Amino acid sequence: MTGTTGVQDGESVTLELLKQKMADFAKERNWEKYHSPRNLLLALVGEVGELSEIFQWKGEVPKGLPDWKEEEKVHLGEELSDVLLYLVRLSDMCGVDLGKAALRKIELNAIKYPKPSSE
Ligand SMILES: Nc1ccn([C@H]2C[C@H](O)[C@@H](COP(=O)(O)OP(=O)(O)OP(=O)(O)O)O2)c(=O)n1
Repeated sequence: MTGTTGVQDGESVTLELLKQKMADFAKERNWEKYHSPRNLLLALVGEVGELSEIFQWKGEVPKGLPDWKEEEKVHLGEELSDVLLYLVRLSDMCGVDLGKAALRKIELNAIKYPKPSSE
């Protein structure tokens, strides 16, 4: 086990696990009434704003963020997670299977934007 995540070292974290953990989190606090699609969408947009603040005024940053302090990367991970968790919960509350929808969208993208033909 790793820390408090309940996930074994090397084990993938699935959307299904995140969905279940968010459902448990809301149920245990009697917060299901707050997790309506509209509320979750607004919360998601708010977290996207917090994520944007991290990059605001920094100019372009190189991939991998080599110059960032560890605490800045931890903060980034937290904001990315908030966005993901609200997205997963919003999808669940809308009855959308996010994993399957995303795979289908990748297929649609590939049809819309075909690979360049090899010369
Ligand atoms: N009604 C709520 C409130 C919070 N959360 C969960 C999902 C997010 O991962 C996280 C968001 O918590 P905060 O609203 O406290 O936001 P931050 O963690 O970003 O804190 P802050 O805005 O103080 O930086 O908690 C939730 O599921 N439902």
